Amino acid sequence: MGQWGTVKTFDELFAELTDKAATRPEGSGTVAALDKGVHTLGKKIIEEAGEVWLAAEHESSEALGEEISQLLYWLQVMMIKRGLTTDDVYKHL
Ligand SMILES: N=c1c2ncn([C@@H]3O[C@H](COP(=O)(O)OP(=O)(O)OP(=O)(O)O)[C@@H](O)[C@H]3O)c2ncn1[C@@H]1O[C@H](COP(=O)(O)O)[C@@H](O)[C@H]1O
Repeated sequence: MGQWGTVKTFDELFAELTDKAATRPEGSGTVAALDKGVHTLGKKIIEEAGEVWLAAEHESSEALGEEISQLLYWLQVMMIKRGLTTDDVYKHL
């Protein structure tokens, strides 16, 4: 259980964000972030990646897990912004 209230998998979050991007519900931070564009999303990814690094060096496993979850979220927002699906990523794993 994370700060966002419910346990979910990478695929479940991706489906939720894809739906938000399509339906654009009022008050969605994801919709606002998508509207800011690739440049802003790229900076957010770099910021969160830095926080993952710092947490890995200096913080607890719990804190590291939270930072990693945020990085995964921002990577998903970038995927959706660029029109990628999870298959476009998974095929390279
Ligand atoms: N999992 C996430 C998630 N992880 C990270 N974030 C965002 O990333 C930011 C990271 O927090 P930081 O502390 O690093 O940054 P901050 O400086 O406090 O925040 P900002 O100044 O960037 O707003 C958070 O404030 C959120 O804006 C997320 N925003 C949303 N989700 C989930 O995405 C789904 C859709 O959310 P909405 O689009 O807001 O409805 C929901 O299931 C949410 O739980």
